[in-house]
Amino acid sequence: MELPVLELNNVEVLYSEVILAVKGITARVPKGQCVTLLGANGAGKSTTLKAISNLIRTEDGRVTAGSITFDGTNITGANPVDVVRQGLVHVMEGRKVLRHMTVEQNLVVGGHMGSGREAKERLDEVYSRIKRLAALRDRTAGYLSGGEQQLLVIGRALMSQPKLVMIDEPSLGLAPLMVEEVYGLLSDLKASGLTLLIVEQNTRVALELADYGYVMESGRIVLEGPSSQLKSNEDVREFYLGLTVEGERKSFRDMKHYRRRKRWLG
Ligand SMILES: Nc1ncnc2c1ncn2[C@@H]1O[C@H](COP(=O)(O)OP(=O)(O)OP(=O)(O)O)[C@@H](O)[C@H]1O
Repeated sequence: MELPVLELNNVEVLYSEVILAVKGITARVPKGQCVTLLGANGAGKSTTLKAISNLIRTEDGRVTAGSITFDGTNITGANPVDVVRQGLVHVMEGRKVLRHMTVEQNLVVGGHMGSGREAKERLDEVYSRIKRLAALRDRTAGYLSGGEQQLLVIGRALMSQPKLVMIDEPSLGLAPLMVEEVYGLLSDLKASGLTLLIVEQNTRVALELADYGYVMESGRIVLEGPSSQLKSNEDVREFYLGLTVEGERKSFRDMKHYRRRKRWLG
């Protein structure tokens, strides 16, 4: 089996010293693979990513138990800038582009590179991987479509030449064709050897790309397995793919679901 490049061992995360949002999770991301973290709103997926990058600091959160190891180094509570330097980049939810700057300025600023030769080389590499960004280089980021902004924040992450990229809800609010384009890019990046950890509510699309998935509920991992197994798991099909055995769609608030969910957690 591939060595894990990222490992979480019994990680607990607390906000404001009172809100326990992640309650002891253990997970691993093997080198070169794509792992997805699934689950409903509020399950603790974003909190988990923020705990890994330690951007959770900015929200008065911290890891109170367990450990996070990246590439053989314990990064629990590390300075977020050092985490990026080590090769782990976090693309936050909500496509936080610098709206008044051009695409190219966003890439350069995001790469913390200044404007030297190295920055130029990295820019060229990003443009060759994401052709659409090359065509948009002089456009103002705030006027791009949601999908283009998503490509931009992924491009910006690539500027620091990461080993692992964590992406929070890349498909959120995008039209189906754009979801396809963004996931096409992620698939290319994976094929080129990049390790990915993706948080998604769009279970179907995430399980198509991912090798392995974890399902979170109320701060805990309630289910995990290879994507192929999760896709055929009855609970996943019902809750997250919206399918029953007969293939008919069901409401999330369905009583039967509720009972099953309680069983799942119990
Ligand atoms: N800054 C914060 N301060 C306090 N509590 C928070 C904060 N951010 C999130 N939480 C709480 O932590 C829990 C997990 O939230 P989190 O955002 O990680 O869930 P999620 O699975 O990523 O859902 P979503 O898809 O809505 O982002 C929720 O109960 C949420 O209310």
